[in-house]
Amino acid sequence: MKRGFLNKPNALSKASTEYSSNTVKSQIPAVINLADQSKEVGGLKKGRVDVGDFKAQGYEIKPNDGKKLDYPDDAWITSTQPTQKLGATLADDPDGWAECFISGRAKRAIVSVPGFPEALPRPDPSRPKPYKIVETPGKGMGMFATRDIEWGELIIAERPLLVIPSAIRYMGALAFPANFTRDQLQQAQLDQMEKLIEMLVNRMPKENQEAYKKLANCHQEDGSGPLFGISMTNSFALGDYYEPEIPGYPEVATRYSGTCNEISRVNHSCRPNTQGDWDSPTFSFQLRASKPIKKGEEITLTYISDRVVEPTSERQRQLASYGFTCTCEACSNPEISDPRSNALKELLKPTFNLMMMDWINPTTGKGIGAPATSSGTIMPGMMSMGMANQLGQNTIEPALKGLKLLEEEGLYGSMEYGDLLGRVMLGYNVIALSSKEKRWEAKQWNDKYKRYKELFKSARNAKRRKEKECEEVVKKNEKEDFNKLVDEMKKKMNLRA
Ligand SMILES: C[S@@+](CC[C@H](N)C(=O)[O-])C[C@H]1O[C@@H](n2cnc3c(N)ncnc32)[C@H](O)[C@@H]1O
Repeated sequence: MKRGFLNKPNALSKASTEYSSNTVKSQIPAVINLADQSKEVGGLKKGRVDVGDFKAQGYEIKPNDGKKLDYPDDAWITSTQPTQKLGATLADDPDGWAECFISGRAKRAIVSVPGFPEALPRPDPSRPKPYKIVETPGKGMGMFATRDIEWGELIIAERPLLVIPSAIRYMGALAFPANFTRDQLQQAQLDQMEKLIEMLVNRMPKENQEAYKKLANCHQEDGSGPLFGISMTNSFALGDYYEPEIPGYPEVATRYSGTCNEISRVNHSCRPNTQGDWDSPTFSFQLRASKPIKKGEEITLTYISDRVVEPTSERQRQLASYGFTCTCEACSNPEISDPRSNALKELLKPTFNLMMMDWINPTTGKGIGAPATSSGTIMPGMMSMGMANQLGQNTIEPALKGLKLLEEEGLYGSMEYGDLLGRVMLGYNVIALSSKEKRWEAKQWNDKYKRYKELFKSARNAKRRKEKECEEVVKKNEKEDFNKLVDEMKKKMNLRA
């Protein structure tokens, strides 16, 4: 923890008037990663910590120039996205907008997305609205289907009310009393965060202010103020606009989080019936049905999308900070679900066969290269069709087992489902190269994969772009490594490199 900055008694008051004029430069990272820590197992410390005379500073509300973009990358600014004229009402833009606290870098990233700000996609107007938000016994409010909803159907697209960084990075520019303990420092940061959100909420139209304040708050006993508590309870990570990692602080989150009016009412299930993601051109979260949903059924999301295949105890640990115990089908039947989760974790590991498949030339089916094997090294072009076939079979079999388990668990919209579908598709594609009879099967799996990807069609964001870039880098590195390997082998064999 860097504490040198704590010795600057005037920094807080100076900085606090500058936030709204867009000029705060944050050179020192957040001391405590509050927003993320709140989600960690155990969460924030219980109860308010005494901080003596310390008082969080208020922020002046000043109108910003919505068109201004030439901020330093790490200046922290308040910004309405998409930009609205001063005093705009919801009638001016029925799609709504978010009050954001973002870096100069993030503002440029938001507005530079091609098409931004696209209008929100509207669910089919010829059909009745597919959901309502009502009280759910034991869960507070929840979202329910008002009619049957088809697989892949868009249920709702919604711009957030509030967007803030998932970790409190800007607070490095503030000063807190130098003699504060870690707990006091955390409390002071919570108080300061509350003030910041208060300023953002005050900028919202009345209807949005009311909607925000009515949202659930499961952080009523950990010293966080009511507005920040609401953000921690209800926010989802925006799959875009990442801040760079801070050297020396790899644990500080680089994402932004958004709190919505309606999507934030969707309760969690470890076996959800929707897939939600962020869409940058429309600046909205979008929720699609990942299973057919019957009229009257509760519409659910997972709050732990990267953990759905963990065993029950681990999932419950991850959910602890939300203050409820999940009673979904998997959590209610761990004796059935956990063995499936354990088997799935094994089947999802990257396999040697899969790695080898990546080296197969998709048009010839021959190896374009391969990593060293225990029995030697395969040279380019040396992989026979028979061998490619075998690799295909070896990949398909475990992936099909995994898919069956995921289907038994009802995890059709999960990332894991896409991963295994992709493996089966790849396996069949390779086999189809040498077997005409298998082409039909390969096509079926290609279609299934395409259909799965449809679920993510609203996810036009940097996360997806990054995934693609990563795949390309991995492929390039693999090729470079392979070329080096071939050079070495040629040298050893006294051939010209
Ligand atoms: C994002 S809010 C969801 C909407 C909330 N139920 C409401 O009344 O607005 C998250 C909070 O909802 C409740 N919740 C969500 N999923 C739940 C579940 N499966 N069982 C019980 N409570 C749940 C918890 O209190 C959690 O902190």
